[in-house]
Amino acid sequence: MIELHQVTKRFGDTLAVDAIDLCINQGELCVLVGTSGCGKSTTLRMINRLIPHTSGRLTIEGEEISQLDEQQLRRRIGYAIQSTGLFPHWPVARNISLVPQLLGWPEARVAERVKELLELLNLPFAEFAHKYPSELSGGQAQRVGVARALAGDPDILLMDEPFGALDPITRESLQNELLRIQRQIHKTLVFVTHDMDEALKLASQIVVMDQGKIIQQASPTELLLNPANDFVAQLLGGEDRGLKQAGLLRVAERMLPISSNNPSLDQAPVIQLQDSLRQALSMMLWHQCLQLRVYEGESLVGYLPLDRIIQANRHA
Ligand SMILES: Nc1ncnc2c1ncn2[C@@H]1O[C@H](COP(=O)(O)OP(=O)(O)OP(=O)(O)O)[C@@H](O)[C@H]1O
Repeated sequence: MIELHQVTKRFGDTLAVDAIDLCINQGELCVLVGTSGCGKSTTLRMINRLIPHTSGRLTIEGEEISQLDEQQLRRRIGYAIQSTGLFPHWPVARNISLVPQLLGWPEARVAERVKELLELLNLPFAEFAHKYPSELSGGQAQRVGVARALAGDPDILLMDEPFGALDPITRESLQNELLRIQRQIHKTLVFVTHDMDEALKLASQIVVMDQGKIIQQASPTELLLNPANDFVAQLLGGEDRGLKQAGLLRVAERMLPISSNNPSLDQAPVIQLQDSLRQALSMMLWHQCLQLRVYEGESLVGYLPLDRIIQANRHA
């Protein structure tokens, strides 16, 4: 668990982070979001002591980080950034093996780890291990950056706008990969972005910051349902909020059981149980219909009328 109690950071006269309290549980994917200059990156970098905090208490598993050996602390924390920070004259495998080598792992274990991570990040070893960073696309370089951050098997992974420079399609595919990886490795992730859609998609907890303060900490659904103030509501996209919320809720949560007196259902298009209400809405608009049949794999399990989607956005 990472805990911040009244943590403050001053750069001269600038109060970058203003007495924040924050608790990030083990296995959480916590996303810090807010407008430029609100203190997100500073907060992130205080966690691995790249920036020392000016005052307050910042603990990892109950230990105040300013009391810990700096090297030991960094071993427990992976760090991935937008520009990847890969060494340009080293091939991919050597870039990834840097931290395990610094940790003194035996050579065979380091080689095994590099293979394992390339596989985890969907980069075939034979194709990528010997390439140089200049021979990679932006998305591939970013995957290598994430692999490198995970190499020493840290408990915590800090990510500072890691997908910020990528085109929307690559970005979305890397977001999906991150969610898949997190389901597998279950680390504590702290992720910085200024993109609320990215935050809503990835986070188990969202921390909204403004002018060095935390304005709200909540799950994506709680945030969409109860934004703390107008600033948060604006960040959530004003009237687009309903659609964003429909993107988070699953068909399974709003469908109804099949009823025998619904003959028009036979003609209705099919959606899967795990799809989002936003996908359902989009399908209804496309097919100009008011209900969908809901399938789980090959089996019909229920139906979803339009009014259940509209109600979902009021009462979810
Ligand atoms: N090394 C530094 N020296 C002086 N001021 C700094 C330093 N680093 C950050 N600041 C200031 O602290 C404040 C918070 O910066 P920070 O980088 O944490 O914001 P951010 O929310 O991550 O912004 P962005 O999304 O633009 O990266 C800003 O006013 C910034 O100018």
